[in-house]
Amino acid sequence: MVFSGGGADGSMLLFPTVEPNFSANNGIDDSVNNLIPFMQKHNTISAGDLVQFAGAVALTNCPGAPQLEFLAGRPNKTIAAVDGLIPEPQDNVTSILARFKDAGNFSPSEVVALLASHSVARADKVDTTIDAAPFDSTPFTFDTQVFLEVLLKGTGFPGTGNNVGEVASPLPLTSGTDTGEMRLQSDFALARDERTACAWQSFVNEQELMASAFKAAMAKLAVLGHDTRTLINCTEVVPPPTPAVDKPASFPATKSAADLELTCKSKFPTLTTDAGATESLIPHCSDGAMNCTTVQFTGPA
Ligand code: HEM
Repeated sequence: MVFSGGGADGSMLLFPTVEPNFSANNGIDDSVNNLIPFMQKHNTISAGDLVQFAGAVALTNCPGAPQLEFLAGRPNKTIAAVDGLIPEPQDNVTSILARFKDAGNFSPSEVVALLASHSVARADKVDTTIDAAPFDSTPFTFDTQVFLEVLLKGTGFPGTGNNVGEVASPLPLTSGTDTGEMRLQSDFALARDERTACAWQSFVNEQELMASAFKAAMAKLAVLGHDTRTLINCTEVVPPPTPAVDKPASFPATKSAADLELTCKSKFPTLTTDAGATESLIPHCSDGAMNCTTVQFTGPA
């Protein structure tokens, strides 16, 4: 078989004018451009190691995140990945699960665990009329709100409707740079599909379970395509993460158990509703402000 790239090889940094242009990757241009200067400055570190190290370190800024395992030693010898390998938000559950199975023998529950990442994620490219649309109401905190909020009935869109891969979210209120919550069609479907709904629901208000399942699944994802016997465990260089915010999962103001769309029959936790007679805005900045400086290098991607 002809080697066609793929795996955790950092090839998006080595081919920054190729891979970020694949439609499934169009949100990674800012990360690619920000990492390239580090790669050039520390040119004994491979692209694959840099991507994993940067992700593990970045995540430690998010309260509640686990300390990810970091193994070093991925070689730089690779080619650009072919297009079509990365799932897109408009893909159905069957094809998403099949792709993860094929790529790394991930189980449906492990795919759900990986989506804890969407607790600290925002979209720029699904709806290009809005900037940094968060997937839950606490995008700077690695908490279980994303698993709760994706289960709530959708009511509207933070920007325009009819975007490919987006469905209505329960918290679409947008004001200025405070962009309302965006819901990916793939998250919506995985939260309700019989193959994944119970795993999805099991993380609601289960911070430690979610963090440990994410950590375990990330350890698999980070070494795809490598023989771990050739890698060196350097986890000790990953700083200890910011501790979790001591707040149970809760329904955002105006929402309650009546808004849940549950397919899994397991008992759902009893949660309180945040105070407020109207839907709250989701702050654009981690300090709650609407304006904050961000570091963004220009680059080839
Ligand atoms: C079911 C498969 C998945 C789909 C369809 C999907 C889709 C997306 C989309 C469409 C965005 C927004 C990109 C943009 O518009 O800027 C996004 C953001 C993000 N996703 Fe996923 N994703 C999936 C799985 C994952 C996994 C497995 C991880 C990591 C373990 C992950 C981590 C992230 C992060 C960190 C962001 C935010 C990026 C940023 O803020 O620039 N996603 N995802």
